[in-house]
Amino acid sequence: MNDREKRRISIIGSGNWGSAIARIVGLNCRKLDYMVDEVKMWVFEEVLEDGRKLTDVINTEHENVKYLKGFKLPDNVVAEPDILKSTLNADYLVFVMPHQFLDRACAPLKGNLKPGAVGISLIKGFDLQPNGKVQLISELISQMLNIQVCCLMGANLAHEVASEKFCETTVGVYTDEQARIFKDIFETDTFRVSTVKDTHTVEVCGALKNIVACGAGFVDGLGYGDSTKAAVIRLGLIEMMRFAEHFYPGAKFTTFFESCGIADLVASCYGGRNRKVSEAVARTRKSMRELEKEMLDGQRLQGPATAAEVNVLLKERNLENDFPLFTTVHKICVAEVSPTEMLDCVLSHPDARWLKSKGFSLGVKTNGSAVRSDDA
Ligand SMILES: NC(=O)C1=CN([C@@H]2O[C@H](COP(=O)(O)OP(=O)(O)OC[C@H]3O[C@@H](n4cnc5c(N)ncnc54)[C@H](O)[C@@H]3O)[C@@H](O)[C@H]2O)C=CC1
Ligand SMILES: O=C(CO)COP(=O)(O)O
Repeated sequence: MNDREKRRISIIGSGNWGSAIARIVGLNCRKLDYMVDEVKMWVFEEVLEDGRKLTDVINTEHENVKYLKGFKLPDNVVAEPDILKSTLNADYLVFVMPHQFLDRACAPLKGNLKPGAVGISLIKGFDLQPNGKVQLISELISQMLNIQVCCLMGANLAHEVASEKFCETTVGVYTDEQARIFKDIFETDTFRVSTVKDTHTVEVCGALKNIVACGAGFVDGLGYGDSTKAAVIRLGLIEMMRFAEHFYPGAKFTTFFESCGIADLVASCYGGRNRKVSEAVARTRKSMRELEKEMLDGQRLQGPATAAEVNVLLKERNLENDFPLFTTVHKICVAEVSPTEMLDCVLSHPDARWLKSKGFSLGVKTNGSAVRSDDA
């Protein structure tokens, strides 16, 4: 195959996760005979403390020294500050940036993509339009750029993926062809890709788990133990499932047991940035934004913004009381209530009613009798 017949992929974003995934995509594109070796990566240009441009540093040292220090990028990954140049002739577009910036950053791409291009979003969060409409990030990209958009979400802490510690991930697709291509492009021996045709649920899981991770951080910061955090995780998972059922009818129960569901929730509630900064909020009572700036050196949290977006939706439908954990996390993030409210929320959470109404059993039933006294 000559280069003109081969397909091209571009990465739009170059933060902590963007850089970790660029390593994988770069290495895989070199091996795949139907892909062009070169992978352009759009970089939001910035000047480092020593006066050098980040794109120059990436293209000479092959390392994103600001957002993924200590990990070399393959030299076929080329940093490009012009978003139009970075996506020229791309057949596949990987969207990976904090969701707060997406709208503005991608505006120049409108009407300027290769016909038939397919996107894949690695972005966790929702989009809140000025008119109050809340939508999935893949829907925003799809409407803005008129392309089909898949998603990749999972228990994938960027530094662990970059360190080649084993991870699983879930790719939500619409077609068998997309499943095959994205598995080729993203899978490695230490990064296992599963594909499902339940794209919206995959994305909803990825967005919502960041709210729960903030809740986990608050109870950590209040000095509670792993068992309390496990309660937050359990209740959070139930709210995630109820949210998907309510707002995305047809969501498959099994998708919550893919990496994008329970696994990402657990990984984030133990190892993620949302948890870490939220813990500091509960300990110091400084604001979320202040601590984000102090602790993350330009990396951005998605949990507080997602909690605010979800709250708009819940308020509008008068559902705040049905999602007490999401609601409490939002109120703590905006300093409307104290982090101590997190524990009150856990203590008074009405979760079991919903599980029972679905016919799910919390205990193992043998010979028709329940092992849990409240499971009658
Ligand atoms: N970091 C992680 O471990 C993981 C992150 N994700 C998700 O991936 C998405 C991207 O996260 P990261 O790559 O970690 O980003 P990040 O948290 O490292 O954010 C920094 C990035 O934002 C860019 N940026 C700053 N100001 C900007 C502006 N005005 N316009 C456009 N870009 C700007 C910076 O240039 C940098 O590339 C998020 O939705 C996150 O939830 C998903 C899995 C793992
Ligand atoms: O999404 C993540 C892991 O899959 C990373 O979570 P944080 O943004 O909280 O670090």
